[in-house]
Amino acid sequence: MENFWQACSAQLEQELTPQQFSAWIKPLTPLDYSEGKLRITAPNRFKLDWVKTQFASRITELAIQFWDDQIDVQFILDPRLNVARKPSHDLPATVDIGTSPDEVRSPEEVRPTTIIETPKRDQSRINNALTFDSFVTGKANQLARAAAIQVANNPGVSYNPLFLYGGVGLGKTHLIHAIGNQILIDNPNAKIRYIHAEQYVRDVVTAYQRKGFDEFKRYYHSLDLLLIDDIQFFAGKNRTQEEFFYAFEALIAAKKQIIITSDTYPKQITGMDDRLISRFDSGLTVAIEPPELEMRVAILLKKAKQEGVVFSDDVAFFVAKHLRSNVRELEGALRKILAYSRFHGKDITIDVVKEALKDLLSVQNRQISVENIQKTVADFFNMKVADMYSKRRPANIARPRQIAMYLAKELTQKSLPEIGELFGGRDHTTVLHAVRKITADRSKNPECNHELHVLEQTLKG
Ligand SMILES: Nc1ncnc2c1ncn2[C@@H]1O[C@H](COP(=O)(O)OP(=O)(O)OP(=O)(O)O)[C@@H](O)[C@H]1O
Repeated sequence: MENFWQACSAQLEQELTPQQFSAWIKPLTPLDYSEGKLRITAPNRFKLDWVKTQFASRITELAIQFWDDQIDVQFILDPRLNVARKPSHDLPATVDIGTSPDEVRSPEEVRPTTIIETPKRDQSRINNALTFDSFVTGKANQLARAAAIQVANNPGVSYNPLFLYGGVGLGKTHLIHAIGNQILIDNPNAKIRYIHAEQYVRDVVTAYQRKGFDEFKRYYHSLDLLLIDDIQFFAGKNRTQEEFFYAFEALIAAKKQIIITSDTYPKQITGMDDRLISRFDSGLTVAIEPPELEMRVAILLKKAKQEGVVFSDDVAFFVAKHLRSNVRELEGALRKILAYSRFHGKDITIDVVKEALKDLLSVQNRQISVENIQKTVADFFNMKVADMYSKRRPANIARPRQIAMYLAKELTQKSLPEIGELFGGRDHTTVLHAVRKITADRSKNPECNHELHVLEQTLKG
């Protein structure tokens, strides 16, 4: 058991950030192992719950690899440690603010009262690893990046608010931290705050409970830069929206910069007050799209290099061709590949990648089939699936069919003739025409782009 824990800890140390490792893995202790059952203790309920949701499956995976057998890994509270500790130790160690919901939050994130302090770099919650330099640019995000740089160079002047939207894991959070970092370099005394919308809602609730709205307002209204992530979480939260409205008006009037991200464009956010929606759209609204193949390859090569590993182009292309949805998924795949190759002492080849990612690849292959695309597109446009194969050509059928062909080319490995065959035996030139037409429409027409974006997100689950 001790040997396993040593190997497992060493492995997780490679895969996680130092902060994550010391906050969540270091405090764990293996308790006992017998008959395929391994028990690991955590020092408090908070860590226990977090480890169970975030790391249990990876630790189980490593245990199965280590013993080459089915292992039941159980996480339990260590009663001895629990009694010995004072309650304040129940909070996690201080770590960088998460760049995604997957990442750990600092203790202040759990205790909203501490926000009322001078926000120098620490209090700004800006993650200094997320910079423009570490952000890979491609067609999918070049507009958003250009806007972000413009805002970082002229905060409060050029585009206010800057509203960035796009699907999960596409780099919205990264980009807004990059703006924060840039502004802090130019002006280290700038009063900056990055906050996830869920945390803002919790802060409003705390202010409400403590009758502390004056303090809350004083703090938010005095910022130079407010970065608010995933604003769709405000949906249906009227008091939060009202408070945010006041903060918004105060900051814009004082020419202080506001940057907002969301999973969709302003008018599409449901449960949001109209006056807020119209204000979101009053500066510049830019989309971040899912990365195209070349960009996915560039991201993989860059991130592998950051890990000190050289990926061959073949391997990077293989991974990028199979994992198309978002950058977070690419990062996860890269971590798995590195862990697998280190654990088994194997070089990174396409075969090793196939083995390391076999679960992920089989899910991808299962999810995105041409049939699945035809059904999803037909449902979306409220038409019969049979019309995907029929010879009928009215515009209300022909266009969704072209969209389905385009998605089949984008999201599956099928060739043009194979796709034509699956669309009622059409010629490959018909498919090519559809792909070109929808590609052109997408680049010119934001509504078309949005429809496709929604369909892609639906198909990728
Ligand atoms: N263009 C990029 N170059 C380098 N890394 C990127 C890029 N885009 C995203 N990432 C990385 O991918 C991960 C996910 O990105 P991020 O958290 O910014 O996504 P998001 O759009 O905010 O997603 P969500 O809506 O789920 O919060 C992060 O680790 C981020 O650094």
